[in-house]
Amino acid sequence: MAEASRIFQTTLMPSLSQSLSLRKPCSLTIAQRKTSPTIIRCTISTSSSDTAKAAAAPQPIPWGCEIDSLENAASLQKWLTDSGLPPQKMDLRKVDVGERGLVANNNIRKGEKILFVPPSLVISANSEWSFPEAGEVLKRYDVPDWPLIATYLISEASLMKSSRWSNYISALPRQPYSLLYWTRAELDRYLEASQIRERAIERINNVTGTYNDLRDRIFSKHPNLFPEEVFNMETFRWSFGILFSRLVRLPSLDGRVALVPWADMLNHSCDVETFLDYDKSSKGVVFTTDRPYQPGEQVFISYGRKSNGELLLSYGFVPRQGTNPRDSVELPLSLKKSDKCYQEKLEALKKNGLSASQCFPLQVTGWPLELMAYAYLAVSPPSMSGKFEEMAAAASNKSTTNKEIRYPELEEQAFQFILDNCESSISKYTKFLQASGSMDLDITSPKQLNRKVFLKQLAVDLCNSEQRILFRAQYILRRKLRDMKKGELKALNLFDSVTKFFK
Ligand SMILES: C[S@@+](CC[C@H](N)C(=O)[O-])C[C@H]1O[C@@H](n2cnc3c(N)ncnc32)[C@H](O)[C@@H]1O
Repeated sequence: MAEASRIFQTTLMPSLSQSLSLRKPCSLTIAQRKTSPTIIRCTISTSSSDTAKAAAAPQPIPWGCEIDSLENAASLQKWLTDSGLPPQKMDLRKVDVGERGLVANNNIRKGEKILFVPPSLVISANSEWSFPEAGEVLKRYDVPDWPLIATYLISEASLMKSSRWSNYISALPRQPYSLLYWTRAELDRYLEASQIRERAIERINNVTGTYNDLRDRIFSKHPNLFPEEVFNMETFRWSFGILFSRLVRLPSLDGRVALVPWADMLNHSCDVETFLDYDKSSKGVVFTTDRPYQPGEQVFISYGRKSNGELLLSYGFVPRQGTNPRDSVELPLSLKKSDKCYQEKLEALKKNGLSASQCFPLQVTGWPLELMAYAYLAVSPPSMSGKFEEMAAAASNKSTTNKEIRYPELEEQAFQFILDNCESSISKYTKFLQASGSMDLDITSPKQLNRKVFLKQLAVDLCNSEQRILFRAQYILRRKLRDMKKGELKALNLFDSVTKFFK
């Protein structure tokens, strides 16, 4: 659980587009939980041996709707209004970006506060359970907010019309778009070149670990409250998919996380610098527009300063090439096993919480000081062993001075080291992009084809954007190295003429 909760610290978490929503609801049986209103049980089986099968082929969830439909939008809007949502300057519509979104129905000024979703319409760790016994048990076990809200959502969803959140849950996507819904084979095939593949595997393992932990520690001991037909790997994949793509961190409420119906219909734009938060004066969740909107225009917020890979990971979409100023790519660097000082360097790295292989983010605008420090360490000769500790600390951002460390005598080698690593990453992307043209010819069913074409397109978009950053870094590094070599040549020529002069 501790391992799982590490990843659940992300803010608003997202998902993707059409062709993933290919599933029909699974067959249902009606059962009764002791003292509960009618509960609908999903017949998906997730005994531990079935978990692996379920991970390979996600099963349908019996609630929610298709994200590309406005099926439940009108009842959501009506229920929100009846439940205290004040009149809005936006309507829920079909949109070009994000499938459904909020569209201005009035002129909206720049700097205007909008939304005002009251706390009674917000789902948080403190929300009242329709089935209070289940909530009390989780609280007794001190379940952290993320898994608690995930379980709450499943519990409320399974109660269908008996839950007060029924209109909200019916309007949630039946299959949220996120890498949680990619199979291992799809991740390996489409994201081979990108480090996002590792992040997705880690996240899937965390979700699986969290579910297994809850099942073993709590659900199995209270089968009446948490029947496996309802609380299983498949329903947890769904609820975590919803949380990754919709949960909001509210800085004014000490960073507490919450699902905010209505606000979570806002799509992301990389151009926008405005975030959701709780407003103490109006006592509601709001955001302040950073631009004016005219009636008919889609209104956007920012899901945070995330790279394209992070947006794909949580929200299942990749912004158009070149439109995300926060875009970055993880560059993997490693110590060479053949390095005479491999062990000493590794020790220094370990002391600072790093390992022999580390990833650092490259942006179009440059790279972090930590990356340069790691490169110095990787190329430094045995004679500089006294500096290994300082370099490792700077690479881990634990350096006490926090100042840029510089070793002019190692600079050229360090740049060459970064360049070599960039070029090796570039070639992985090139290989994938070239191969992507001929992929997927082995598909028999049209449904499968839609899904594969869609996932492949996302992967191609991500790889193009990540490779573009690497190309930029390659260009800068080559120029730097050329200038350094020219400088060295000049110095050498100068030295030559000075020696000649003294002859
Ligand atoms: C918080 S929800 C926003 C509402 C969502 N469009 C819906 O219909 O439920 C986040 C999801 O919206 C979609 N989305 C948001 N911003 C997007 C964008 N700029 N491009 C494509 N899809 C986007 C993604 O599917 C994402 O997982």
